[in-house]
Amino acid sequence: MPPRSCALCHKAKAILKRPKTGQQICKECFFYVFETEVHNTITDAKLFDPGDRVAIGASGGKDSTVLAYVMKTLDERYNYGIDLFLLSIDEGITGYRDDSLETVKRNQEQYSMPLKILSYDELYGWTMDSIVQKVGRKNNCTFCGVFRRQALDRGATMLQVDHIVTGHNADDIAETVLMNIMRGDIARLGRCTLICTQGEDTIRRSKPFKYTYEKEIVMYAYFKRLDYFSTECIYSPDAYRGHARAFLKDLEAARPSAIIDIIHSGEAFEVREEVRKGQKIQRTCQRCGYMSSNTLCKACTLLEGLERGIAEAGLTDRGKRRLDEAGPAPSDIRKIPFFEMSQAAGPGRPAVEVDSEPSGARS
Ligand SMILES: Nc1ncnc2c1ncn2[C@@H]1O[C@H](COP(=O)(O)OP(=O)(O)OP(=O)(O)O)[C@@H](O)[C@H]1O
Repeated sequence: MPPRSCALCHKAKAILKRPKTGQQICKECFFYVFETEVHNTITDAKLFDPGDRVAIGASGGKDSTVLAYVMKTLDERYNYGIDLFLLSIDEGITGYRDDSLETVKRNQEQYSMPLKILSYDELYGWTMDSIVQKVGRKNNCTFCGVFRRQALDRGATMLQVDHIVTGHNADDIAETVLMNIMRGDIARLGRCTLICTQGEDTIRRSKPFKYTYEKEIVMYAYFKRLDYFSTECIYSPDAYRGHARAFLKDLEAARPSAIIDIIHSGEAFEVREEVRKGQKIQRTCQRCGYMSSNTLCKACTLLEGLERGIAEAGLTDRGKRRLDEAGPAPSDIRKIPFFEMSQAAGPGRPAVEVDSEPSGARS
């Protein structure tokens, strides 16, 4: 049989089948449709304004590496007029994050973007290695997720950016919709399909890969020969998410549009007024100033538990009771530095300290 020609340009030979649509297309058309779909997602949601300073949450993995490459490509092609930075959080996981950060440092040179690295150690006084030693492998993902979310906001404030983008892709979002339904977490279900979130006291955060399939991100990275780190975290993965992921993969195998369909279903959910009224109001943490729906934010509760040897304090009701029974926290307990949003981006702001500038790239 003669080689099939590309379903889009009808000229070149088709060398791949698009996981999202099943179309047989050539490499150049794949790059073009992949990038254009991300561009359309960005413009439909009006994610950026000219002059915006945007930090890419960079883990060195495939998603954020492709995101950095595509953001740079689109900014140049369509003149977004934005300033791009790489922001990496070093969770302190020996044999995993230290290696992936080496990849980010190379990306910083390859893409000519300044890089800021902020570690859990400097922010919380604990690395994930030391947390796992204390709490074991079972609940460590809770610590890591809560600490990372706050660390990204704090790193972004140090960089004085207007916006953080992350490499969360369509598969991640569909998984989260399923998980929130299975847990009955209506507050999160309402938020998890938003392309862009922003609280009063947080920096805009968005997901330009919201409709991008993970398999296509892997293909893009492969055909573009991008430099990324592909090892999984050495600590136990979030088991519940693992079930949602396995279920989603089965659905995708039977019907590839399942991923997008679940996202659209999530977008269409409406939370009834009486349910909305019962949800907690967002305020700020009394101890560190970060957004919180309780007196103390989750990170401060988790940190206090670690410091006082009651690690389950932020994990279970029983742990919380134990912490309450232990009495008020000693005044000299280790605290997370107070969080304040920096001045909005604009001329006349003080210079920002980054860890490294790409050689000879920016002034
Ligand atoms: N240590 C980190 N520093 C900065 N950003 C991070 C870090 N870890 C995760 N992120 C951001 O959150 C997104 C989703 O993270 P997740 O842990 O789900 O990783 P992932 O799906 O393996 O993504 P990636 O392939 O980019 O590592 C990443 O794409 C990245 O933008």
